[in-house]
Amino acid sequence: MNTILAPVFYPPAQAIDHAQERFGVAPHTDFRVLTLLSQDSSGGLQVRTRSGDWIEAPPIEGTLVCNNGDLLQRWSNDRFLSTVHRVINRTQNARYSISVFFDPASQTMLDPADLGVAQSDCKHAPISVGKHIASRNAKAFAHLKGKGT
Ligand SMILES: O=C(O)CCC(=O)C(=O)O
Ligand SMILES: [Fe+2]
Repeated sequence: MNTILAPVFYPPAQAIDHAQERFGVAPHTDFRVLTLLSQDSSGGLQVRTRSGDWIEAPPIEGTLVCNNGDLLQRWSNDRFLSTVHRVINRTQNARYSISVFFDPASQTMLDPADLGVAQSDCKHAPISVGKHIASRNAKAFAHLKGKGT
């Protein structure tokens, strides 16, 4: 099993952020199987519903947010959809969150047939966790290619 801990700092909102609808984190889905997220009391996390509306996922003391990731969607044959979400810090204070991303070891093959889906109904070919993550990283960071960092 791989776990990644990602603390995120969101600076206090500036007037220009409001004017230009600047996100702290732009709309995305998480790449892996599951994410557990602890957010502070600032708010600002929003989730996109299936009908395309953005709804708040307000902080509730003593709870964690659980996001389905792309690997869970693929593995479950699209039964558990990965959640599109974004963050806009609208407060004058810094916002902090900590995400923990979970996925099986890189060489693990994920196949919807593992979860009882008939071979003929599988919408996704088996894929290794490592290959899936590498391809999602390549897409997400394509704009940095050749910048030599
Ligand atoms: O800060 C948050 O509430 C969410 C962060 C997030 O979506 C992520 O790290 O993938
Ligand atoms: Fe996320």
